[in-house]
Amino acid sequence: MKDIGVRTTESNVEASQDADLLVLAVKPQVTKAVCQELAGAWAQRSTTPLIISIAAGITLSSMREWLRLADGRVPHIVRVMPNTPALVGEGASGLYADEGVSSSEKDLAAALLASVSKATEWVDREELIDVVTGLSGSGPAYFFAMVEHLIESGTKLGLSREQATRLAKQTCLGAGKMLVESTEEPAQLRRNVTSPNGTTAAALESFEASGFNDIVDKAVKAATSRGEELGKTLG
Ligand SMILES: NC(=O)C1=CN([C@@H]2O[C@H](COP(=O)(O)OP(=O)(O)OC[C@H]3O[C@@H](n4cnc5c(N)ncnc54)[C@H](OP(=O)(O)O)[C@@H]3O)[C@@H](O)[C@H]2O)C=CC1
Ligand SMILES: O=C(O)[C@@H]1CCC=N1
Repeated sequence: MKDIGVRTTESNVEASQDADLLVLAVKPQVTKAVCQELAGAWAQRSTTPLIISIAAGITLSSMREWLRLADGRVPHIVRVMPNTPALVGEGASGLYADEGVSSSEKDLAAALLASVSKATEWVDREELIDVVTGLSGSGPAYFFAMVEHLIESGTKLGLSREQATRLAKQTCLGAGKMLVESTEEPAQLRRNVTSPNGTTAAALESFEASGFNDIVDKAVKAATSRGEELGKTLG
C-alpha cells in the first residue's frame, strides 16, 4: 500500500480519525458492532464523515440508530451495492440516499462508485437496493456458475477441460462485450445467433422446457428476499 500512498491500520477508530468519507464494507453481521465502535469514538469530533455502506440488507434506519452520537448527531449515510467486477474496473453499482444527504455528498458517493463501475444507478426507494443486490450485486456469481456448467458440459461431451474452459470463458466475455457495445437489445442479439431450426434453437427450447425464465426469476427473488431478511434480523 505504501507505493500508492495509502496508510493502513487494523484499528477502525484510527482509520476513521480524520476521514471525510468512510466506506463501511464489513459483513452485515458485524455492521452493528463496527458502527457503535465508531460512534463512540467520534463524540469529540465537530464533523462526522459521510458513510458509504455496501452491507447487503442493512437499512439506513438501523445504521442511523447504531451511528447516533451521544449528543444526538447522526452521520449522513449513502447505501450502495457494488459488485466484484469493480476489481477490474467493470463494476455495476446501485445507490440510494434519502433527503438528509446533500447533492454534493451524493455526487461524491457516485464519483467513488463510478471510478470502478461502468453502470452507476440511483434508485428512488431504499428497498430497491435489495433488488439491485439480487440482480447485479450477486449477479457475477450467476454468470460464473453458468460458465462452470458450460465447462462441465463440454468436458462430458469430449472436449478437454482446458479447451472447454477457454471456449466458455471467451464466449462469456464476447457475449458481454456485444451486450454493452451493440445498439441491439439482448433479445435481438439472441435472435441473431438463433438460426431457424438450428442448434441454438435446440438449446433454447431445452432451456424453456426446463423452466429457465422461472429459474432466473426465482433466483433473483431469493437473493432480494435474503437481503430484506438480513435487514430485518440484524436491524
Ligand atoms: N462479496 C461481494 O460480491 C459483495 C459484498 N458486499 C458486501 O460487502 C461486505 C463484505 O463482504 P465480503 O467482502 O464478501 O466479506 P469478507 O468477509 O470477504 O470481508 C469482510 C472484511 O471485513 C473485515 N472485518 C471483519 N470484522 C471487522 C471489524 N470488526 N472491523 C473492521 N473490519 C472487519 C474482514 O477482515 P478479516 O478478514 O481480517 O477478518 C474482511 O476484510 C458485506 O456487507 C457484503 O454484503 C457488497 C457487494 C458485493
Ligand atoms: O452474497 C452476499 O451476501 C454479498 C452481497 C452481494 C454479493 N455478495
